[in-house]
Amino acid sequence: MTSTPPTPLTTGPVAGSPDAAPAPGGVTFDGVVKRYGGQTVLDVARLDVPHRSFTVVVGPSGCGKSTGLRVVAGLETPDSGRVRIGGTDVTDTPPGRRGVSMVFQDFALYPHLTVEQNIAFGLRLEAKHNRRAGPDKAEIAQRVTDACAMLGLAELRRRRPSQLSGGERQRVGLARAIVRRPRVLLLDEPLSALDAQLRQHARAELVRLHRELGNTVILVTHDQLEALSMGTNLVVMNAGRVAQTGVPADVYQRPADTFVATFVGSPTMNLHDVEPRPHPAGGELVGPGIRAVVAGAGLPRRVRLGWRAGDGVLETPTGVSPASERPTDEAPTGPGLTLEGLIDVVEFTGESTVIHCVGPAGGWRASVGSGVAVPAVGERVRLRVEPDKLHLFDTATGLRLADPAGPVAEPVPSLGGVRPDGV
Ligand SMILES: Nc1ncnc2c1ncn2[C@@H]1O[C@H](COP(=O)(O)OP(=O)(O)OP(=O)(O)O)[C@@H](O)[C@H]1O
Repeated sequence: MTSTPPTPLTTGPVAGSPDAAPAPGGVTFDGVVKRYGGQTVLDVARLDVPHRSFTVVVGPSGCGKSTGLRVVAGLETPDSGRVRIGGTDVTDTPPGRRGVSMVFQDFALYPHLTVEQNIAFGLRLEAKHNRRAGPDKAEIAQRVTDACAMLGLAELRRRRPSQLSGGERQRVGLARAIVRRPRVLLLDEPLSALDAQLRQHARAELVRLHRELGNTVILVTHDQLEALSMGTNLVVMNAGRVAQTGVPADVYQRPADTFVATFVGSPTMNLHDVEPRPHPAGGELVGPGIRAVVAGAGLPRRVRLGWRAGDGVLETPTGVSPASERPTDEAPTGPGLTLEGLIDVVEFTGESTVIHCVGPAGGWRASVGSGVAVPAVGERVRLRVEPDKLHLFDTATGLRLADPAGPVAEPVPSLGGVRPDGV
């Protein structure tokens, strides 16, 4: 997040009875362009955030994630294009009338107010400005009590922010946003200030909260685990554009291009430049120290072959010492990928061990699950990846080609109405 307003934002209107279902809160970007001083920072031809989805937005620093949220909140006006919420064009609607709440990275709490005063602040403001339709005193008190109960803040109501832990402050920030019953809740890296343990707890809390509120949540994060585990919908951004949208597992398993393939998932996907050759099974992909047999035919002249660290199966140690390296050309050539390398680094991560290997195919990483003997640094290993775990991309365009286990190589359309050029 690069810009935070001096005061917290909790925008209304959040009318309706306490039990009312949230109004439709699907968000659509239609040709939205935002420029700062001649530089285009957001350029989204089309993006649909489904109503009631938990949509997670990821992308490199500066790619326009926060700007996108601020455009939805009405804190920024696009230079062109339209933004719709629940099918209604809100591009020219002031922030306070969009039914949107936003929680910032630092929660932006008022230090001189107690927890309950912080939570009630937006509602009191609304009541003051809208004496007829705004909430009355009793309703404000009830909503604050409900929000405190929902987020486990009942015991902390009279404390000031300085008397709270990071996790408690985060819950107050959330309570202040949800007390308005927004149809769209925008969260700009709200967990980044928390330590690992609190963060894990907060992730689960947010998912539960979303289930209870039944509204649309859009969360910006840098965290790979949050990107893949929390949302029902994932949006990957790159340089102001949407690179891919879809169910997180689909984006992970079928990245639309090499950018998404290497950005989503940790460790990042291994990629090798290979040349296709004819083969009775379909095609053979050959590069220095690498050979793969795949079913696809009609491949472009140059292909990037990808595989995930967790999809490789170690077949070794090969028993061949580094000094008498057997050329990979002599390795078995069944369907799938065969790769050899020398172990350079062994990284124990708790759940698994990641081995960093070097070889003629360049550097690559593989995860070795618990229960499997981990080879030592300096050992030579051979690895197999099954054809259905391989990813093929056109080197020239970066776009995904048909799945290697499938019959024909054809470009795969991007998901979620996103154009193949990444818009
Ligand atoms: N008010 C502003 N004036 C000028 N440039 C801005 C302004 N706000 C953001 N930018 C620029 O717009 C680009 C996108 O910023 P944005 O905050 O949306 O990125 P982000 O993806 O959220 O980044 P991060 O992950 O680092 O928070 C950046 O290059 C940033 O410097």
